Amino acid sequence: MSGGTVKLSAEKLNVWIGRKKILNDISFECRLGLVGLLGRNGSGKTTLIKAMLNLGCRHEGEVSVEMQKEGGEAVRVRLSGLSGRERARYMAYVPQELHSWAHCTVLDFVVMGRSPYLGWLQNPGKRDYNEAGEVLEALGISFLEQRYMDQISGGERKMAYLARARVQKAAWMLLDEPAAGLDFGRQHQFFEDLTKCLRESRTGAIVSIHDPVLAYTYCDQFLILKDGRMETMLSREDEDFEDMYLLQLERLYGRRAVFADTSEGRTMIWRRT
Ligand SMILES: Nc1ncnc2c1ncn2[C@@H]1O[C@H](COP(=O)(O)OP(=O)(O)OP(=O)(O)O)[C@@H](O)[C@H]1O
Repeated sequence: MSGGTVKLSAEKLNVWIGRKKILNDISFECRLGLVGLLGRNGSGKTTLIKAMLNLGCRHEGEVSVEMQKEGGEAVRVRLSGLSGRERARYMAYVPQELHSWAHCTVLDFVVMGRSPYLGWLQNPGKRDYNEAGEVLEALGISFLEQRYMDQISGGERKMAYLARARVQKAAWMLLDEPAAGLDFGRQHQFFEDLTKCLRESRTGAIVSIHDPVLAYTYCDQFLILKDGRMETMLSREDEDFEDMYLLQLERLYGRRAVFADTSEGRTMIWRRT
């Protein structure tokens, strides 16, 4: 996108699945960078991500992205009025549950991320394939290019989904438990690549994440959901951030953690109960 993204916000989002109300009055405003979405199982993280993408569930409220134009002027784009194709320029999605894609190479899958920029029934061209190839290379998975989506591992498929989201060049990425199922090295590689990509492209991402240590290590802001409501939003820049983070984790999970300074830097440690 030209210019830069500034903020992603939700205003009074209420979401239902069938007759059941899942999310209540969710409002927040995220700045650029990586935003961790935390909450216990069933607290509504996936539902929130899907509602923001207008996928399936009935909802009311507004989601908007604030963009900065080249001249510095800020413009707010309300996403509810946009078609799926237009919306895809503002938001890319990496789902929690991944489909396998028979007879589709990883490269052909990743290049689908260019669809919002192609004409009706227009096939991706050489430039689109080059971009897809570059992203695969940047993620260190070029070796998967000609493999089939249904013949690679779950973790490899997850990386392919991330590559597709990056090729989409949306203002924000919404990633539902992207690190689950990745090995220890790949998990950290994943977050290092993601934070570098966000910095370079001046875009943002929301990731739902269950590991509070991973979240503490890589996220700039933290959206905390509890029983379908926004419990709080924390920022690493808050003066009392560490104390508040520990307090929220204890409230959510009933477990105490501490921060400790080690020769490798500051780290978070769980006390075994
Ligand atoms: N298809 C559905 N029909 C009815 N209720 C549903 C459906 N999908 C989810 N729910 C309910 O909505 C609530 C929120 O679910 P959601 O998947 O958003 O939680 P989550 O925070 O992403 O959970 P997890 O961490 O386990 O992935 C839960 O109470 C869940 O049981």
